[in-house]
Amino acid sequence: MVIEELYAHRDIIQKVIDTLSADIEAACHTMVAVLKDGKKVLIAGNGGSAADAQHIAAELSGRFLKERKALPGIALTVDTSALTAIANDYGYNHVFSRQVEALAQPGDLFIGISTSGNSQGILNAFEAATKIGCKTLGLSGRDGGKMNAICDLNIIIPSDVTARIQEMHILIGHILCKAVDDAY
Ligand SMILES: O=C(CO)[C@@H](O)[C@H](O)[C@H](O)[C@H](O)COP(=O)(O)O
Ligand SMILES: [Zn+2]
Repeated sequence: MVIEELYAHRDIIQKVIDTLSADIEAACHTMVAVLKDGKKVLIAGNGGSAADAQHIAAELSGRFLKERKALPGIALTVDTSALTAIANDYGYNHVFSRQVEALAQPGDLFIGISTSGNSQGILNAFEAATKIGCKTLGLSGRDGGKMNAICDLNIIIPSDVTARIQEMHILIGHILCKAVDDAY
């Protein structure tokens, strides 16, 4: 089992190298341009993807590989008072979109992470971010789901296995952070 899982991970990385390098490059350019423009990055996801959102945001406000200035990365998954109040008062599907409405400015980047591409809370957040004039980046999998229709760029990991998709999402998150490091 262990070797099979490792091989499955290796196979999906190879597919990402073969099919998604240009998309990842484009996402790197967008992220760097947004930050250089003095704007911020907002990130959201559910479950394991919430952990990815926090992980990527923390590499921006803290640091990734090198010493550089603190950069504005905010995960919308961490404020339990906001999350519980919004879920309680408006419904769970609004927990991210309501925070986007509160925090996002035109020119910010919203990154939504959903392995299915169909999380309603993430879709609502994309809609809110688009209305405000944010740039939008999706990290998804399977067939990209409804995120295809709503993001500026939807990076679709070519796999139906949630774990493999998530593994590639955090790899891409680290590549985005490396691009930011290189630009500062
Ligand atoms: O981490 C995992 C599975 O590996 C789970 O917590 C997973 O993230 C959750 O089931 C999510 O609710 C899945 O949602 P999504 O990726 O389809 O938007
Ligand atoms: Zn997981």
